[in-house]
Amino acid sequence: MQAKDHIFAAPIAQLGDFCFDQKVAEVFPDMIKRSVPGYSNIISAIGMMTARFARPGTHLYDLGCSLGAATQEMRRNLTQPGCRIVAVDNSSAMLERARGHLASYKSEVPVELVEADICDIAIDNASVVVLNFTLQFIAPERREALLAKIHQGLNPGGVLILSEKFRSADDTVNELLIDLHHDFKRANGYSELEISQKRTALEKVLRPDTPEQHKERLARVGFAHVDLWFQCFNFGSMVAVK
Ligand SMILES: Nc1ncnc2c1ncn2[C@@H]1O[C@H](C[S@+](CC[C@H]([NH3+])C(=O)[O-])CC(=O)[O-])[C@@H](O)[C@H]1O
Ligand SMILES: O=C(O)C(=O)Cc1ccccc1
Repeated sequence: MQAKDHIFAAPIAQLGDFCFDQKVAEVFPDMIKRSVPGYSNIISAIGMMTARFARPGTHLYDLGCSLGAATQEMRRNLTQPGCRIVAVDNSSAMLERARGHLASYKSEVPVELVEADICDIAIDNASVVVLNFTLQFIAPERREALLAKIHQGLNPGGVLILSEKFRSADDTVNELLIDLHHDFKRANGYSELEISQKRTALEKVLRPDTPEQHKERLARVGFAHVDLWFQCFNFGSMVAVK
């Protein structure tokens, strides 16, 4: 049984910034499925890209792994020998649960769970790096240095899969995509109060860039091949190959 997300269901007098605490970790699979259009398709595609891009004896990184959904899909699709998956998150509540989830599946692939800020860890000998809805929570001024570090740690031909909530450069389209996202949430049973309180809590902590900003920055740090491979409303995923 999966716990249902009611975090923003009742009025909250002092609405603070959204954070990945124990309450969020408990309901996270339900929250992300009902809040992020295309999430399960993106997770499947991360598995497919892992099968294509993983190389023997290399490292695969899941940065901002939450409960390890992408890690598990990478592990399931990894056939190359001598690889290790490094899954990183700075929320101890998330990481604790990720450990439990991953232990419930049988696998030969070693997974190292690291509690750290993804801006502080070393990345080396990488064939696959996943940032699945994590870069959006990093302070905007730290994003380019993080992507440069990822590019440096990837082997030639290695891939970065970058999924994000986007802002559209066109204000009218931006509003339309946000409205459609809210329709998606309503269709998944969220109330107007839940939608508006979460929106306020996310305002300062989730700062979306436009797809153009992402593409330009990925090119600037040195990625040779960059494009959007999926988009649904204001959520999407990019692929960048070194
Ligand atoms: N600086 C940081 N360092 C490490 N972790 C961080 C940092 N900032 C935020 N996080 C972590 O990034 C994750 C973002 S959720 C990722 C979903 C997952 N990838 C999935 O495929 O299910 C996306 C969402 O909730 O929209 C949370 O677990 C944070 O603790
Ligand atoms: O719910 C939203 O509006 C989002 O942007 C997605 C999300 C999903 C889970 C935690 C934080 C944000």
